[in-house]
Amino acid sequence: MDAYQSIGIRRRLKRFFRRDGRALIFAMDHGFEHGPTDFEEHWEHVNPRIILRKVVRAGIDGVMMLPGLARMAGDEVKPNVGMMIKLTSKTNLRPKGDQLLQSQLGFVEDAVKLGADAIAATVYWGSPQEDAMMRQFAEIASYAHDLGFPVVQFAYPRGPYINEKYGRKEDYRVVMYGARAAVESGADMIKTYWTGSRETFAKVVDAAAGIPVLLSGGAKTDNPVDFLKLVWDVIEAGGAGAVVGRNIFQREDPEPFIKALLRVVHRNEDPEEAAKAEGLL
Ligand SMILES: O=C(COP(=O)(O)O)[C@@H](O)[C@H](O)[C@H](O)COP(=O)(O)O
Repeated sequence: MDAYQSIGIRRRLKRFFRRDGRALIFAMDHGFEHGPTDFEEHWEHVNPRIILRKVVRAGIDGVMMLPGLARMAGDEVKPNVGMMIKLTSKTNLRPKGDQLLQSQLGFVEDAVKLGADAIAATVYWGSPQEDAMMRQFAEIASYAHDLGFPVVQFAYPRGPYINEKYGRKEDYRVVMYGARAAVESGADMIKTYWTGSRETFAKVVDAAAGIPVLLSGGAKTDNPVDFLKLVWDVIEAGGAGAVVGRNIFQREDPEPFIKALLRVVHRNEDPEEAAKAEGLL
């Protein structure tokens, strides 16, 4: 049984990672987690079919969605693109005191039926509701692993004590702690924050002890090259790639931008050269 499970996990991870061990994944849970206003800059991208068609055409390695969008538009995700379905979330509408908790909005069986290659869930390490999120992650991971599915943890340290102790959640010691907690709780892939420098991000990668660490994209940069440089730093630090939402769907023409990102992630191309090659400069 164990051998079957681990072969399943390894095979499915390969649907995201190329032979270089790196991946560029498109994130589209913002309509739920941030609200549809995130799409207002390029409103046509609120339609999952339109933006998914563009990212798949550009050569993205994987996509991440909540179950509802996968049900509606998952057939846009071609078989050579990994599909990650995230089973926890929260809206920005809930009261402030509950913002440090993600709730389960789908089940492992749903994700499997939708054709997922990996199952994702968030843990806000340091949250007053950390205990509930740990249990939720453990339940999801245990069942997904039983079925041979890899589990991705969005390891986001967030909580009042962090701010008191370290000042800011982006302090590398905090991000590194979250990544290590993700590993020790059974994650097969980790998505986390940038720490501000290659040297500190390399420590996060070390703490993950071989479990791939991907950058969580963040707000759109006005200059596309600035984001390419950030992803370049992640790769140089030993990161395994990036999970990117706004920097893709908030651009008018995401395709050349994705192609430039792929050059940086998979060909180690200099960000300016990659941008020039794709006509961004
Ligand atoms: O993790 C999320 C939210 O994080 P947040 O609470 O905004 O820090 C997701 O909604 C996104 O998938 C993730 O942030 C990646 O998308 P971008 O940050 O690149 O838009």
